[in-house]
Amino acid sequence: MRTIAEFEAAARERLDPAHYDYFAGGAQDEITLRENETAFQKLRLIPRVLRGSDKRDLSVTLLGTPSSMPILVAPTAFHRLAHPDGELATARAAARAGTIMIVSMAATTAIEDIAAAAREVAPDPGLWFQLYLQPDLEFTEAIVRRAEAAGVKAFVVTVDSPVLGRRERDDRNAFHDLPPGLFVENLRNIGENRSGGNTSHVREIVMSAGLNWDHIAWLRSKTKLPVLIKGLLHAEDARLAVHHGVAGIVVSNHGGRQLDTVPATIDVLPEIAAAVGGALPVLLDGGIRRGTDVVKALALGADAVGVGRPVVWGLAAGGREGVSETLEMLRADFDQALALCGGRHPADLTPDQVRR
Ligand SMILES: Cc1cc2nc3c(=O)[nH]c(=O)nc-3n(C[C@H](O)[C@H](O)[C@H](O)COP(=O)(O)O)c2cc1C
Ligand SMILES: O=C(O)C(=O)c1ccccc1
Repeated sequence: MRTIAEFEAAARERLDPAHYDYFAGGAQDEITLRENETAFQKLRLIPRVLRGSDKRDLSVTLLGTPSSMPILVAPTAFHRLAHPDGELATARAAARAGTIMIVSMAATTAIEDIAAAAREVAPDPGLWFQLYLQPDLEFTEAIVRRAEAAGVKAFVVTVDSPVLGRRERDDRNAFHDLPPGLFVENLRNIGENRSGGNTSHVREIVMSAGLNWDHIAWLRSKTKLPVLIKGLLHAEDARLAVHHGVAGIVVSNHGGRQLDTVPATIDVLPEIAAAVGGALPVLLDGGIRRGTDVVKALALGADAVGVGRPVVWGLAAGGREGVSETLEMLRADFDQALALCGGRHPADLTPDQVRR
């Protein structure tokens, strides 16, 4: 396999069409979904010359978690729909690559098992945990405790989902439940008391439109781990994130799956990076498919990027090996683009190297 697009084609051949649609699809007319990729394609790079190095160092440290490259595994749900080994395969591949995996709260494998699998490969894997804060805070706290006990190093609160986006492909395919035997394992044991343990429904996770900054303060009071916010697009919200003591932000439109017609993340990154002014790490996800996309995001102010669908395609196409290949392909592609831009380290890239 040579490109992410080839991995996607291989994944598509293997997957149940309804499951492929779930992974690939976006909200409504999928305008944002497409724009995430085309916005990168519209940007032009201006390389610097005569200041490179034979050896690049791609490593970064994000909120205390070292990563061998500034390319992270974004949280995506239901990996066992993509491959029987599911999140275990993804976690082993991420640990082998030495990069951070943000485990989805909607994983089909328990966080304890994911952490154990990662530890088979690396002694101190970089696992972060994504949370949808549930209106029942006691219930949310129980999940936080489980994730902490499993050894995660940060929490990433997704804030772009006050309600779930309308994915018309899922409606068309009537994809609303996980197949028999698959469960949202991180809600299972705790959820039994609450809802009879039926955690195979795709919408079992409660999206809470009532969330506000006080809930973020509440979470910060409940954990010593860094708390990031994922899914903001407005510069004022980035300023508020700094004001409210959030540890980091992820500029994200949920891969075009929530509100359709929001801009591509790369197009709002400059104003958000300016609003934050280096006060905290800025991550970005959405549409990263090439090393040049990573270069553009870092040049415009991101400290690292996340990849969602590419990891799912690798997983569906080849399990753990497929995810490893995907991550190594992105690493090599980024390393080459960085070298061609005259950089030795991710931090060498600057906004003047990107042009519309
Ligand atoms: C199939 C799928 C499931 C996702 N599940 C979650 C999730 O459970 N939690 C979350 O915060 N984001 C979720 N996301 C959004 C991703 O974290 C990320 O923002 C997005 O995939 C980035 O875009 P990309 O797929 O173009 O890389 C999901 C995305 C996809 C494609
Ligand atoms: O599909 C998604 O994008 C997603 O974030 C999600 C939300 C709730 C349950 C499962 C997945």
